[in-house]
Parts: sequence; structure tokens; C-alpha cells
Amino acid sequence: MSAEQFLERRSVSRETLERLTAFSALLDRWNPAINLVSAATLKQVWTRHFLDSAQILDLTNIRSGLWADLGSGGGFPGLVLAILAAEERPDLHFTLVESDQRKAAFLTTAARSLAVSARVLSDRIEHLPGLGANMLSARALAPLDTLLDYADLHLAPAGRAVFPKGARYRQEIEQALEKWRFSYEMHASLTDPDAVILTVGEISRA
Ligand SMILES: C[S@@+](CC[C@H](N)C(=O)[O-])C[C@H]1O[C@@H](n2cnc3c(N)ncnc32)[C@H](O)[C@@H]1O
Repeated sequence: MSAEQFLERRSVSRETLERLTAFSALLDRWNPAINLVSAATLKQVWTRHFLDSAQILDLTNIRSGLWADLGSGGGFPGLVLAILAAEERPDLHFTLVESDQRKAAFLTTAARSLAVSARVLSDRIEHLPGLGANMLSARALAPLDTLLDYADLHLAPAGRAVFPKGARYRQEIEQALEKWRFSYEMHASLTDPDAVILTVGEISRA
């Protein structure tokens, strides 16, 4: 999928498109050295990473407060969300948590170079003091029960979370329900017929 095909699925302003294009160029430049995403998916960055991340913003209606993205890696979904929100939801603030120092350095450099406001924390999620986030996201980080441990630590009261999940999502929900109570909604993924995106709230220990 090219930038033009992305635009057929998700409208963005010219400035946001330019930022995404510049982000794609940064990934091309840094990926051989620090393996931010698999080389194969880099060829499909507009669908596998940009559209896949953008759909997450579109499933939420939060317009202000703190959004924390955990285990951001090369910036997915967190930096894409920050790029979109810069114009679409300017009162949202982003914190990206990534323990790998080289990836965190990439995220800091990319945010600065793209003129996107995002705080990058290079630490382990479970070592950080609670972030008090209003919204939490994490892609390809951990099973749902572990993600709920992180949500318990980092969400503000009444905060919500949004987690893309692969084909094993039903087992993950069953497993998580042994330890947690939560409400959730399931949304079909725009980019993977086997995947879903879970929006989760009202999280408490079982
Ligand atoms: C499989 S990658 C996924 C990256 C990105 N979310 C994506 O979907 O492309 C998981 C990332 O989480 C980071 N990570 C794993 N465990 C972590 C932890 N406990 N605290 C902070 N970062 C962590 C890893 O360094 C890695 O960059």
C-alpha cells in the first residue's frame, strides 16, 4: 500500500501525510541498524504499521489528557497516534515507554525531527511509577493478563485501554478473566482479518 492508497482508507491533512512520509523515511534509515520492525513489513509500512496504528485512534473518543503507549518499539502505535493527534486532537499528550535504549533514542529523535510532541521514557514499564494515563495502548507487547497488570499500574481511575490482539484473543480473554474483572468491546481489525482490537475499561482484580 502506498501513501495514496492509505489516503483512500484514512483521510489526513497534507501536513500529517508529510509527517508520516518523513517518519517512513526515518524508519528506512534506522531500521538496518536497530531492527525497529521486520524488514518484510517495512515494505508495507503504510498498511502494516501506519493504518494499523491509525485505526486505534479512530476507535476512541478521548480528546484530552494523557495517552501512554507501552513497548512502543519503532513507534507503533504510539508515534503514529501522536502524529495524527497533533492536528486532530491537539489537547492529547503522549508518553511512549520503551526499555530498549536504542529504540527509545530513535523515538526521541523521530518525534523531534517530525515536530511532534511526545515524551519518551526509556525504562521498563513495571519499574516506572504510575503514569496516571487516561488511555493506554500496547501492540505486540504481552498477553492480555500482563497488559492488565500494566494497566492497573499506569491507568488513572476511569482510564481505558486499547489493545490490538491476534488470532488467539479468545484464549487471552479467558486467561485474563481468571485474574481480572473488566468490560471490553471487540472491533474487527482493518488490516488483519484474524485480528481484533480490544477496548477495555473498568479493570479491577477478580
Ligand atoms: C514486539 S515489540 C513491539 C513494538 C511495537 N509496539 C510494535 O508493535 O511494532 C515489543 C517492544 O516492547 C519493548 N518492551 C518489552 N518489554 C518491555 C518492558 N517491560 N518495558 C518496556 N518496554 C518493553 C521491547 O523492547 C520492544 O521494543
